[in-house]
Amino acid sequence: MKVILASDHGGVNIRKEIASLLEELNIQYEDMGCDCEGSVDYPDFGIPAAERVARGEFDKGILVCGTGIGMCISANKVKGIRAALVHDVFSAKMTAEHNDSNVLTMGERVIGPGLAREIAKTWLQAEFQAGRHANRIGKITEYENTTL
Ligand SMILES: O=C(CO)[C@H](O)[C@H](O)[C@H](O)COP(=O)(O)O
Repeated sequence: MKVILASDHGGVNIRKEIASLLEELNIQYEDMGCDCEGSVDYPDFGIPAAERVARGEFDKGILVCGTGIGMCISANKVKGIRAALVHDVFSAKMTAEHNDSNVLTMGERVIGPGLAREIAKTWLQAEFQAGRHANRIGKITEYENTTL
């Protein structure tokens, strides 16, 4: 598995925590930054990272900002991305098993590094259950492929 990481200035610490988790789990990853002390704009990091998942360069992405919301909205604008904003371990498992989410977003101003680590580990290790869930995702993809 290959994972891409990115954050804005509001998510640097959790992003680094997740990088150390990936090293511990022996999961290959690339960290796209930001390497910022000042303020940056989350779409400048979230959209390129999500595009790299959508293109198949990475299997999954983990994006962090202050709330996780900006990253989630940005990533979900990229075709093929199912980004989930998660702040609890149960939802981390459910979104992997039911939604086949390919991007996880979290907010560093909402949860601490320990919980973020547990959420990421749970999400990375859970498996999509397919079946009825695949039908539902198929409907989302079908809609995504229609032009308005
Ligand atoms: O997009 C967000 C909120 O939905 C992120 O939490 C950003 O990190 C946040 O908006 C940044 O806020 P700041 O006041 O510019 O640090």
